Amino acid sequence: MEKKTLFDKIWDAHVVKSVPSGPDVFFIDKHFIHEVTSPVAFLNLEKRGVGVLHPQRTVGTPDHNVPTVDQDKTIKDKLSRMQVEKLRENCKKHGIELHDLGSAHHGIVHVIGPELGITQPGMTIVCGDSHTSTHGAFGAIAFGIGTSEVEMVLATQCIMQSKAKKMLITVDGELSEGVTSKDIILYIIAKISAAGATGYFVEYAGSAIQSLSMEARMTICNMSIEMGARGGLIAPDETTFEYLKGKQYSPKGEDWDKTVAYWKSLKTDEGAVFDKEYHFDAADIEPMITYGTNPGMGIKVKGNIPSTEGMEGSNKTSYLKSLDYMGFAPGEAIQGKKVDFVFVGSCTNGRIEDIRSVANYVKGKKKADNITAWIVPGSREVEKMAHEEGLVKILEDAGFELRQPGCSACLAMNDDKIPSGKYAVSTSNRNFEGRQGPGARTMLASPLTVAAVAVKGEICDPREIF
Ligand SMILES: CC(C)[C@H](C(=O)O)[C@@H](O)C(=O)O
Ligand code: SF4
Repeated sequence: MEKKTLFDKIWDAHVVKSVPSGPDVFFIDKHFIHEVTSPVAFLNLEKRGVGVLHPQRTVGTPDHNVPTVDQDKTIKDKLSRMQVEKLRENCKKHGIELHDLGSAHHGIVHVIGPELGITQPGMTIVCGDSHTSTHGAFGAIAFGIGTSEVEMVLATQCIMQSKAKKMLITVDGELSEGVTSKDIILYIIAKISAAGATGYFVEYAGSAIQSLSMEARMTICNMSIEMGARGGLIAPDETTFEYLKGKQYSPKGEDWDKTVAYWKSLKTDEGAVFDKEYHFDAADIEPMITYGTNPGMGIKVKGNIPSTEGMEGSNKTSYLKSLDYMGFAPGEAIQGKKVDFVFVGSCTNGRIEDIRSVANYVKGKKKADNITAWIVPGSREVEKMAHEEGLVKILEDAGFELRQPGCSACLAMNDDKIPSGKYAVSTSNRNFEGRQGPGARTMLASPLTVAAVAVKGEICDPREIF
């Protein structure tokens, strides 16, 4: 019998029509929508006089443009207000479930999907958003699509897709104290580069991956896109089933048992072939941080910014341009660099375990005077738990400012911006020029590293307690 990878199994189960030498017609189980990439899709449907085929397979939430204060009031910014209002109108008109601002399950689309149990193993999931890869942590084929494809999925529940090549990344061994899943993925991207997985769909495996919680797995799959991959996925296991049990949209009773039996079949067959494989040892991974303007420009917190040795021509020019933007010089240590802002949040690291890890570190301590510290829960559910567990009190006592759920300072589409020239150590996933505001300088790291930086006021190793 043909040996299949997990990706093949889910893919094959969703091909509606295979077109020789063309893309497959591919069925989509779940479709998430947000206010940025859906309005034009709905508008075009309207123009064509076409409706939404399966409204119950689509779920919406406003997240990118929303303010993170006074969410109960009218949104001040006109464009943001219009986008959110359009999302509301479109969902209402087509009978699509919307988790609106202020409602119990409002939040970043990639945080609320798993939280509600909408995201499940074996599914195909799309959203007009590149970080849809997050949902792959459940053993699903999940990927971002463009606005014209959003329109296609709304109208037909299908999409035209060519099958990606398959990559296996194995991380074996035990992670050292203070090393988190964010460090694993920053390490992998630094090793294979921000373009290293272009054209591939990645499966993550190995004992270090299996030992991670669902939330930590989501952080890894979330950033698959930052190495160019179409998406990333992890085979479901007991950790996955345990996470999903009892969630609002998870199967119940007899259905649960039947479904789990199916989910257990969702793994790569022994001997299945990948187009490319990488193996890493967990023992080599240390707390990581980025120093440049793409997520592949990462080093150990204890390391030095690479020198220009061996670089030539345009590579060297663009490297120096990137360092110039960051205000760094080749070869220097990153530890000890002064920081102005810390941001804990986003669909990469805005979940409850992330907030717990920061609160645990800063408990009884104070943030440094030079730091503005923002903590932005990924959802209302996370916010609620953070209050109930006393984490908000700990964080506020340490000088952190709690804001309401949304994408916030992950990208400069709302009011939460890092001022030009300022340094932010951020738990988000992108450090492109201007990502957190025009001229803002972003360094990506784990929530634990961010906590240590907040206390020390400069880049430091979270394994030391300040
Ligand atoms: C605005 C949206 C389309 C975008 C994405 O696709 O990822 C955003 O979420 C991001 O993280 O840059
Ligand atoms: S939190 Fe950031 S990465 Fe995630 S969807 Fe929002 S803008 Fe994109």
